[in-house]
Amino acid sequence: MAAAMAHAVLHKLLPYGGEEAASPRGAFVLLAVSLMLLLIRRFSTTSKKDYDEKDDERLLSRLPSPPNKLPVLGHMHLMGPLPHVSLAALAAKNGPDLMLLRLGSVPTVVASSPRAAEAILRTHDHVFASRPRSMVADIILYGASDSCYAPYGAHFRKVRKLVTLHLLSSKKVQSYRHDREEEVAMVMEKLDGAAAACAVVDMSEVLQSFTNDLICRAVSGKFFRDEGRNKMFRELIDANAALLGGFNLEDYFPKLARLKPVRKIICAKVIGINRRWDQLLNKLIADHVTRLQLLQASGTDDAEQEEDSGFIDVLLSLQEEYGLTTDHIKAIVISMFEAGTETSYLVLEVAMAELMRNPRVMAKLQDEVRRSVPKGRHMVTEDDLTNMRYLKAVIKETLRLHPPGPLFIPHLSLHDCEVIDGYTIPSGTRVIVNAWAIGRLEDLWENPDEFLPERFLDASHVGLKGNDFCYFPFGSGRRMCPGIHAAAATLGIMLANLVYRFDWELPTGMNKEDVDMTEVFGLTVHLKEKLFLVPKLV
Ligand code: HEM
Repeated sequence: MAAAMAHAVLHKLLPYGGEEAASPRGAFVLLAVSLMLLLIRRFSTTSKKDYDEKDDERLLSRLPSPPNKLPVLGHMHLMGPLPHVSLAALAAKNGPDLMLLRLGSVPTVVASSPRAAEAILRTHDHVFASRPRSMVADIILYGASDSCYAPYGAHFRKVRKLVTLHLLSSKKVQSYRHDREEEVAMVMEKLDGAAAACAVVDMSEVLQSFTNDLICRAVSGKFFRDEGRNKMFRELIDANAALLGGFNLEDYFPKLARLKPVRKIICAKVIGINRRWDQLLNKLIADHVTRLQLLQASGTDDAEQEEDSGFIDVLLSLQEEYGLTTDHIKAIVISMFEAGTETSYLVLEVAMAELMRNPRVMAKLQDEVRRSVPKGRHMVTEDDLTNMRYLKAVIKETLRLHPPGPLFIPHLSLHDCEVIDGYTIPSGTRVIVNAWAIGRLEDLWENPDEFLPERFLDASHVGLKGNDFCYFPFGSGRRMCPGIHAAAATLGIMLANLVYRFDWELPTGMNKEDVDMTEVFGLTVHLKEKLFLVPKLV
């Protein structure tokens, strides 16, 4: 098993797969695995001279922890392909509130209950508001100077303020309302064509393009729409997700990853991706500066300028006030792309999959949406959504069962902190909140594995805003998702229109039981198989 894990490491580092064990390449892999294990052992068993480290170890060793820890790998061999599921099962047996895992040489504390999550994200939020340092994020996000991966401190607070006040506030999200409606209308038009031709539609593709186009428009404004560039952004977002969410040696064996030759291998690919982002964003920012200058020279007033302004214009206009470098602007834009595209697309895709598996829920939702829209109207508008209680419940239930980031982004403690039951988490510890596990706890949810939106009709106090630690799909506290308003608006308007305009069928020969809900873990969790559906005009 140790060799298997080391092979996984190599699999990430070397440019070929693992099927070739019998070939000369396979022999090389085996040799490399052995060397790797030796190196890993050498660097993970370095004696601890530092007293602080001993103190930390003493505090950590009091936390409940699963048995069967291996030398070097720690508990890594207990992780299956879906870590959030493995962690939930381990927590149920070994630490339902808090549990310590040794992932390689890195101690990681996992919170898997509402009271543990509340301790981390609310009571001691100020202590756990940082992020672990990541070599990949440092390169891709210009020294992790964005708002997702920045360590807690003055720069983070400044960027967070800018993002929440000027890019993603509820007022700003409202101002993009017509853009959203226009983008939805374009998708509906495509689907009209498919419905007329009785064609099978790749919904995964349709929904991913939609969220990608929407975020491109939010970032650079309608004026800069360019299909080719949007596609390039999508490729780069996928590349980032693979790098940030993949198995990264440095997350588990940081000392080893700091070795120059190892570091060089890890960084090579990341630097390549960063260069592509850099070229694309430099050009886009330069275009925006030129356009702004032209508008100013032509005497266009501020209101007119603002009408078609995207995130880049806003960031440029605030550059001086917030003391931002161009690299900071690029980092913020990249994290908006990354955080904004995948999450919303995955939720829409999985919501449609659940609706196809649950025709009763689909019929009830269609009934609500169709009753709420005045007769003869072609599309649902955002005004129509206000009273759609069942639609909101469907979205909440989708996020409970399928949070796109089931383990959130790891937090890091800034000081030693006594959290619950006398357990103290030392400074500098990586902390994971398993929101997926909490969403499926039998003590909290009746029939937790079933898709039952009704449970949220009776519990309308359970919202999206992270006030209740039984349910907090956007997190809570200082690192809570700032995109909550944008996400809620996007999910609502798209889902409502999909079920309003069309009846949906599965491709010939498929039954509802055949909709494959198998997931794949990464930066976000997505369905393994694409979702193909047939739209029928109502
Ligand atoms: C259904 C859609 C979405 C869900 C479920 C979601 C959920 C989350 C969660 C759970 C976190 C991490 C909280 C933590 O680490 O404690 C997060 C962080 C973040 N999200 Fe979202 N998100 C969504 C959409 C968006 C959108 C549309 C944007 C922006 C356009 C966005 C921007 C961010 C940013 C910038 C962070 C990092 C915040 C920080 O570290 O301070 N998210 N999101």
